[in-house]
Amino acid sequence: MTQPTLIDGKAIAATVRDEIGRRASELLASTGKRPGLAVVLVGEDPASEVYVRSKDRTANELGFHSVKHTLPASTGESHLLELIGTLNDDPDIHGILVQLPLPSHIDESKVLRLIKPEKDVDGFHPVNVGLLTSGEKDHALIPCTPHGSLILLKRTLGSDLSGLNAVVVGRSNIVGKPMASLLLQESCTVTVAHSRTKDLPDVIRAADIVVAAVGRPEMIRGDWIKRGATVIDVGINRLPAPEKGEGKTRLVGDVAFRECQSHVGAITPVPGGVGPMTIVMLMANTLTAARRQLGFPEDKPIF
Ligand SMILES: Nc1nc2c(c(=O)[nH]1)N[C@@H](CN(C=O)c1ccc(C(=O)N[C@@H](CCC(=O)O)C(=O)O)cc1)CN2
Repeated sequence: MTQPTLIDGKAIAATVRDEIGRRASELLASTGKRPGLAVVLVGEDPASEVYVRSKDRTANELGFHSVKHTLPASTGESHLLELIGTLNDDPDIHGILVQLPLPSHIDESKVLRLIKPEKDVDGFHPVNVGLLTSGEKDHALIPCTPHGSLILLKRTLGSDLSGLNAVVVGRSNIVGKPMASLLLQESCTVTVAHSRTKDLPDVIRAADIVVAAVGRPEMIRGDWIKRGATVIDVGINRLPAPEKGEGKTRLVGDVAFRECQSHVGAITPVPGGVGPMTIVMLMANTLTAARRQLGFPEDKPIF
């Protein structure tokens, strides 16, 4: 039995991060400016707190100017919109990220639409969505998780993905839809599958590339995936793990990892696969946004 290639997201993220650090130093030397990132967290969701801390820490480690706004869950929508307005006008802030999900009394799309497109380092503003889907991704800011997933695919399969059958399972605005757009622009034949898809196992069996982003623990079984396929598991699901001790949990993806090991070509682990790329691509977007706002756009996208 040959073992599949384990796609090491941590190691690949570290190489991307080194490149960002080098380019941020160049920017500082030529403009005297650091990329500036503002991360906004509303509420006390423990997972969101971890992600926001990690974003702030990574930005600081790269020498960025990083500001964290932590607001209580009771924050009114108008207060949040006011804060976005202030950050939009702050010349030292080049990137704004509002951690999702927001509390249910706040209209998420209203908040995301208020962020200036050039500061929208999550790539969720309709202007950036439009640029990506209309084939102008070099002028867009691209959502971090799908962009990171594409880098993992290219580092694994090489830069030419054309003609490959890709199945994206999940149609969220954060992952599924932008991932499908990116793969289409790589000339893959793309299918977006979702909860209403008929014969899902057979649809997935046709894929050379499977991107799983459904948010359901181990829903995609090993025998749904064809021999030699490449699997990108975006799912991060926390399950109880009493075997580790009382109250302990373990993380699993959307794919039954162990069932894949006998026959897939390559697969991302959870944790340590896509997750680390999400954080580092946020830093890449912040650097890109800063360069554009400071009048130093790259000739071609950094990543
Ligand atoms: N505004 C946004 N909100 C959310 C996004 C996003 O891209 N923008 N994505 C997710 C959460 N997320 C980043 O915000 C994120 C998720 C997971 C990881 C990560 O590194 N995961 C680790 C495991 C960490 C753990 O132990 O929990 C891994 O997979 O190795 C980073 C970022 C929803 N919200």
